[in-house]
Amino acid sequence: MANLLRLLLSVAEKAANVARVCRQEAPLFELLVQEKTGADKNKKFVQDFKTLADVVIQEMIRHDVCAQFPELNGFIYGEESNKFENGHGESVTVTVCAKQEDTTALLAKVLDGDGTAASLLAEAIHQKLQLKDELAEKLKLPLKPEDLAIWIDPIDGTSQYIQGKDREVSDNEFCPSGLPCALVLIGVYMRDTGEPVMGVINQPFTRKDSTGKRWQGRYFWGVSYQEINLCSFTPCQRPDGKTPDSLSVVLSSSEKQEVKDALLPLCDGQLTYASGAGYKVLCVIQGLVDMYVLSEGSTYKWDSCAPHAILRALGGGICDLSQCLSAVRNGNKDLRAELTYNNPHAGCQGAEQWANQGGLVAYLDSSVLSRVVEALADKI
Ligand SMILES: O=P(O)(O)O[C@H]1[C@H](O)[C@@H](O)[C@H](OP(=O)(O)O)[C@@H](OP(=O)(O)O)[C@H]1O
Ligand SMILES: [Mg+2]
Ligand SMILES: [Mg+2]
Repeated sequence: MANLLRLLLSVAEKAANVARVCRQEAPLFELLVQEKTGADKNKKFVQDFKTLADVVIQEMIRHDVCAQFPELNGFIYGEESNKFENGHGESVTVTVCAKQEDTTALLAKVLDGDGTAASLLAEAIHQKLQLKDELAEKLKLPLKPEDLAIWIDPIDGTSQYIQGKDREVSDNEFCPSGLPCALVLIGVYMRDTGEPVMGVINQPFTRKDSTGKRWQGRYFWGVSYQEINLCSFTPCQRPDGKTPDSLSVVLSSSEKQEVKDALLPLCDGQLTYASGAGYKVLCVIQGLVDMYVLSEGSTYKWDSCAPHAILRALGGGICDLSQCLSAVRNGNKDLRAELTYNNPHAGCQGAEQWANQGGLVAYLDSSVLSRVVEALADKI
């Protein structure tokens, strides 16, 4: 099943190319950033182009993965719905066709006949790309495609992607907002248990090339299954191997004041904020912060599955915050209420079925998890 990882790395890179093309090619960029004003207000294609970029990426990943692994057909889920209505009120289902010209024609229909934009997108979707990753090439995995399912967040941090604030990051640099916070997330989980086993994160906008005009990205992957725990990079280690007294915690800027108040004493009065749910988990993965805490159910399975698998490969995880708080309040020391990915919430509709309703805590070190949850259980 290492073939699946290799394929996901390639499709995530293609997804990053589509994301970059939408910002780099003028006909697409204009659609992406166009404001809904005046006469254009009712033109659906303008309003929906942001979503179209997301949908196109999701459908491309689904198409490429199913072509190689037909067993995954019907088991690849994503944030977006592929049904669109264009400016003439026609309903169009966005799919990737076998031939590039057919995809162009389909996209032109969604884009109200804008052939230039449609062919630029179709070209990026049908690009043949094979990414070579030395470690992934050597990997052997005892997983079967018929046991697996996939969550895709085609672009996490869409608001940062659209706003497009240029900001480059070096290898171990924290970035509170801007294009580097927009990520492609592909997470693989076990159909029967919902356990995340493989994650690919592609950051399409990391730094500019030597011309200063084109963006270059980078990627991270991790696999955690039975005794195999492997990732694409060397985890960051503290020089003395000890957890410091003062912790660093990253939060959403919309986090509740009482949560911030409860965490401040653990963090020496200093909290950190960043955009994008996936990017905040990536900060934990990279060891840039000790933990990501979110008290609201505002993330979804597609946000957390990929980075969760990578954290598990590093010995960490993502727990349901409300379950951890209940465990502490009931005197239970075992906090490991890890998120799972296979069960929708009963009685909920649409995206809410897949919300991480109890909030979450992403961690690398379980002793840090206990300290943070105990502090929160006392105060919120
Ligand atoms: O961009 P999409 O794929 O829709 O995913 C969003 C997540 O679902 C939200 O939870 C994130 O908001 P917070 O970072 O405030 O939790 C949100 O982060 P943002 O509000 O900083 O952009 C996104 O990560
Ligand atoms: Mg998201
Ligand atoms: Mg998204």
